[in-house]
Amino acid sequence: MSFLRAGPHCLSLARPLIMGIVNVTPDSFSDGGRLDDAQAAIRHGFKLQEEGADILDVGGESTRPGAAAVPADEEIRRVLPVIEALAGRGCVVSVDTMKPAVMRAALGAGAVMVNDVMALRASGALETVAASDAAVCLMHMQGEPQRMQQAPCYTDVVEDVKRFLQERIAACEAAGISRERLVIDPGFGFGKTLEHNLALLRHLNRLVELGLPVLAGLSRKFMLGTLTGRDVGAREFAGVAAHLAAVARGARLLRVHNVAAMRDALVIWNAVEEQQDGT
Ligand SMILES: Nc1nc2ncc(COP(=O)(O)OP(=O)(O)O)nc2c(=O)[nH]1
Repeated sequence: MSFLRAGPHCLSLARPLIMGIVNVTPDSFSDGGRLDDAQAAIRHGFKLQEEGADILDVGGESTRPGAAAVPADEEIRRVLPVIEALAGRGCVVSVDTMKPAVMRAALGAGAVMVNDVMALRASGALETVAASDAAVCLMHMQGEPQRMQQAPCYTDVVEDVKRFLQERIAACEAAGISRERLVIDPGFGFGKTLEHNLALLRHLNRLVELGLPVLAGLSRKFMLGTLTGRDVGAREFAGVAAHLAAVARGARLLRVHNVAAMRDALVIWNAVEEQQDGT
């Protein structure tokens, strides 16, 4: 798939796309409370856009392990003014939510993509996206945020995640959501041990074989801290390296907090890759 259709946008996938994270939450694992009012979040979104983000992913509920669930109306209160302001100025906006009610409100406010860590498994989620022209990211998660890290277990983590994503892709197609609107994501850190995460990264190409754009979200995650010994605020270099490892294995969307660093890394990566192709 060489492009992603997201509402009126047709995003080329000839080069990896950067998804900039705009968490409007008090408790996100790495930047919770930093953007605790709409104006700060809007300013941050425009800053990421200027730094090179292709998509801005606005979330109102933390999905970190053990996170408290947020009621739909509170999640909508957090994200809607931010989505309206960013989309209103032409930004390509994604909403990071599991709830159909939040999806509907966000799409009505100008979001053109749904980023769902539950892969549209909530009742009404498939229908909500099918009734729109939005793109959707289908992410794998074993369990749910409150308990997903207690005892992750798989027969073969790569094959198990691949099979899950195949099932969700089929469900989307059956609901009338075309493949050109679909993105898939192994869900690093969502019900996975360090070894599970490393296996998924090493063999990301086996998910790419499904023929859809793969999103990698490794930014500031616990696995980077475990490998480097760095605290959550000092994982930027590790995050760039991990995302380039994902790009080398076929990832085409990178969900990051530090857009400027990722953008510069991709400028070098693209210069080398394109030279290799002789283009
Ligand atoms: N598709 C996708 N969406 C995601 N949403 C949230 C997080 C967690 O990161 P963050 O948003 O920074 O933290 P929190 O969930 O605590 O707000 N990771 C992913 C991911 O890996 N893939």
